[in-house]
Amino acid sequence: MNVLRAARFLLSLGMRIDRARLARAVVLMLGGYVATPLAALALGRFADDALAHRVGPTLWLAVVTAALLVAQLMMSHFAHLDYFELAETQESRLRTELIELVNGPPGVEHLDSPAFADELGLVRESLFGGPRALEAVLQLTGLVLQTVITGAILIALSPWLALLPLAAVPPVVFARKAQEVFERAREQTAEQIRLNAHLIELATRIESVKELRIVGADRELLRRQETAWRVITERMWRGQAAGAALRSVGQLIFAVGYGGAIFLVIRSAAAGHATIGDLVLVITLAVQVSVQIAGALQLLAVLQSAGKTVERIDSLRAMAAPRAGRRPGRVRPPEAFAHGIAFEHVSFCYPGSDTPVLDDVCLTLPAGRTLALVGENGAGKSTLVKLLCGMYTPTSGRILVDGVDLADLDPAEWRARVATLFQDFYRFEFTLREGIGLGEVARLGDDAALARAIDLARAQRVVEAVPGGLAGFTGRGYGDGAELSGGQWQTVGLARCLMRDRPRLLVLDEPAAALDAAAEHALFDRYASSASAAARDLGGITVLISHRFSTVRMADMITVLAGGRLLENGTHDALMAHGGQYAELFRLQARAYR
Ligand SMILES: Nc1ncnc2c1ncn2[C@@H]1O[C@H](COP(=O)(O)OP(=O)(O)OP(=O)(O)O)[C@@H](O)[C@H]1O
Repeated sequence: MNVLRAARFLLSLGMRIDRARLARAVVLMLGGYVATPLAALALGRFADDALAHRVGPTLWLAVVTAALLVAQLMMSHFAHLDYFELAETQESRLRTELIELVNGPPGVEHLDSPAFADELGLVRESLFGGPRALEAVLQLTGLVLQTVITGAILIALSPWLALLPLAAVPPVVFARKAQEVFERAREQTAEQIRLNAHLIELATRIESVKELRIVGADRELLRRQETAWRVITERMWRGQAAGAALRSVGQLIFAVGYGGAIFLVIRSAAAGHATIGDLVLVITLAVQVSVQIAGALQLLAVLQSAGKTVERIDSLRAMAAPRAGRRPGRVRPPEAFAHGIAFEHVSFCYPGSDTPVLDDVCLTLPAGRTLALVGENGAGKSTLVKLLCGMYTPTSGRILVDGVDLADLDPAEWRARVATLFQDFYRFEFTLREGIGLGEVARLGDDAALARAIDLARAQRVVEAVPGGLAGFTGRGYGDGAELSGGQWQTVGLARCLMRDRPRLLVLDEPAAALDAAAEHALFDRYASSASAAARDLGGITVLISHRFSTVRMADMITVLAGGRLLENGTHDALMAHGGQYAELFRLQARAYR
């Protein structure tokens, strides 16, 4: 059951964080709740003693009642001081766990799954809502204890009155059903909520707004956003309406029980079996029970949704967990390549798809060499390098690193030896120093390393263009950040990638697409001379993807991919002599530049 699941989860997490603080919060909170029915009991006796003119006991009971009422009001405030901080720590722990869940697996396959994205979105949106969930656990525990004491007092008065707390059961049951209906509606709309958020982002970000306005798609986008929003509102409204109807039925049953209890005691008092104090006691307790029920219903809703979040975190854990037989490897990758990397009949389909993006690829990347990958758009070039970097595992076949399966290598160790500039690199809106230095966190403050990377990537002009130079902010995330051009962002990305000193594998996926052909050529010329030392000493391999054949021909080996299959492979001269697709495309491009 979700409520119990949430309570168990939050209490055990609270115990792990600060056992003493949690214990103090529980004692204070329960003390406040127990005081409530005891105050009603004292009030009933007080009424009887006052009517019987027993001055001493009346005064004494007045003091006790007042003390209990003060305890009822004050103790929860003191408890709050303890659990508030605890709950904040809990939330921050869970956020950390969420980040670890997303980043824990060696690859990124799990992030490609729409189910993972939906669950992640829902968890991020509802991560326990601050200290509310732990507060709800403590309050509900207090309410349960309060109800037991209230029930015992009522039974002592008349066994029939035991039915009063029982009348509280239907509202609880119906409220649970109502919450389930609501959660189902939320799950059904998760995809539309994601779409809606994406469309709103598109309609409000400068990068997309420009393009959408030029092509006149802004109206269409708005229409789609409205449709998504309508679907969300309709489904959520239906969920809310069904929930409200179920809750009303539960409340109605309780109202009947409440009226019946008061009628019972009034009749008993009229017959002389009950005192006025008993009547005061029952009316006070009955009012308390109705407050308890209303409180319990709200708390149950909070806890049910917290429980659902716990369930979702579990399901994210399961989705991110390594598949059977696919535990992250532990073998330490070689410091220097002796032979190189070999693709052995590698095929790959993206998660959730049966279409092979790479199909039976056999390819050798000899140590110390540069390999250029060419092929039409969608041929599978970027996918191949993502597999090389360990972001995805082949669906079948193996990638061998000096004879050891890449899947058996320690993923973190492997990543530490790889430097990559992906085609879809990220624009980190930090200071320029951080945006570049992030490529090798350990050397973030190393000015010499930074200067070398900037020099290799020919990024000096970008540094000069940013107000404040390396200390200046880039991007619009900061009010005073400098917005860079597409080419400047790419240069920053390249410098970041080149921060890694002597990587064993350097992957450059169209790193200079925003530069003109001559600038790209000059860049690789300079890079090749600096990379040759690493290639010689460590057998370092460079994989380069480019559509420019003037750059591609500089590589030691060229591989042509077509529709995910290896079409041609060899040196520039060999491929030209072969007269296949490479030769044809090379001549075509050379003619265009003549
Ligand atoms: N995350 C993904 N999920 C599903 N399919 C994907 C994903 N990324 C790429 N694909 C598909 O894989 C195929 C190969 O894409 P890839 O990016 O590897 O091609 P490419 O050769 O690098 O193309 P380009 O020259 O345009 O960069 C494409 O059909 C693409 O739609």
